[in-house]
Amino acid sequence: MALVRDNRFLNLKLSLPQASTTIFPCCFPMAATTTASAKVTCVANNTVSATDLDRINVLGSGNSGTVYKVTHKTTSEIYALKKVKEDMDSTSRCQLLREIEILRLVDSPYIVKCHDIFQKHSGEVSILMEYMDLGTLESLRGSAITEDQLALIARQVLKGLNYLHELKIVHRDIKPANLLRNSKEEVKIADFGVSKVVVKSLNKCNSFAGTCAYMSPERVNSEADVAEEDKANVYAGDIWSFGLTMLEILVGYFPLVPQGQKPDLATLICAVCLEESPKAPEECSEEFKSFIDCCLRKKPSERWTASQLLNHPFLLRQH
Ligand SMILES: Nc1ncnc2c1ncn2[C@@H]1O[C@H](COP(=O)(O)OP(=O)(O)OP(=O)(O)O)[C@@H](O)[C@H]1O
Repeated sequence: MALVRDNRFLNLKLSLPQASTTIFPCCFPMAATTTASAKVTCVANNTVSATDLDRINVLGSGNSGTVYKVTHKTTSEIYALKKVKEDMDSTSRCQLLREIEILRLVDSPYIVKCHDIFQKHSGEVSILMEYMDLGTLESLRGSAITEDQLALIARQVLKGLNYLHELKIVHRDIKPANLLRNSKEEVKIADFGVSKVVVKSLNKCNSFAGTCAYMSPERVNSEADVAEEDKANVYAGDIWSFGLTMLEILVGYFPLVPQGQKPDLATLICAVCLEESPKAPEECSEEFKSFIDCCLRKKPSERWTASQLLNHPFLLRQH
């Protein structure tokens, strides 16, 4: 069984950094295809520079850095600015480069838009993103959400996943904390720190990166005797994580361990690899039960794809 090398359960808090000083031209230009829509235009068609932004407050911290709510001094437009930690080890630096590579590739209404990337002389990197005013889907856990409301969310996340998978990108860290929403009822996928563009070595995508709790059986136990067709189906890992996320939001607790219990690693590994997949509660609609079943099939090749799920009766029913 794969060894646990992951530390993403840690929630490192960083102290407020000093105000930024010199900024030199960005070393991470956005892709030509995305530039037109992704660059922030303000006065006289200039793009936003880091010195044009005022910090309002901290929105949250993750392993890779701290995210601030910022406002543009002239236009008063609000953005989220992720200031990446400076003292990164080589793994985190690698993740940052990968995240930037992916941000340059993507442009979809279902993915949090990256407007620009700044780098200072010191090497400090900041990512300017679209601001999602209602934060992550974590806040919906236990909020007595209805199936119809969940279907609206599920459809948008699946459209985002379908877009990524068509571009041969696996997200590898789908969970409530990486899905953001705003008051326009939009839900978007964020945080591409452990995502990967699939090139040739498909089964390498099953490496132990991401948040263990939401990992699919084939990723948790990557050394199991898995059929070639299942190894090649790297996108199915995102669908497992998506299914768990949807179920968690509806029932209000993490579905792989009994309600109220904190998931420790051993319990999680047993639950994912040895026990039956979690199911939607009996009182849910048949459509939702079937939807969850299609996402949480143990064999990756039997799990539905994002495009198939978009045509599942749970998402097609009249509201
Ligand atoms: N675009 C955004 N708009 C609004 N809030 C955001 C945005 N991006 C991030 N946040 C908030 O900042 C918090 C931290 O974001 P970040 O991406 O650093 O966290 P994370 O997902 O825990 O990261 P990591 O996976 O690198 O540990 C999020 O949990 C969210 O509350």
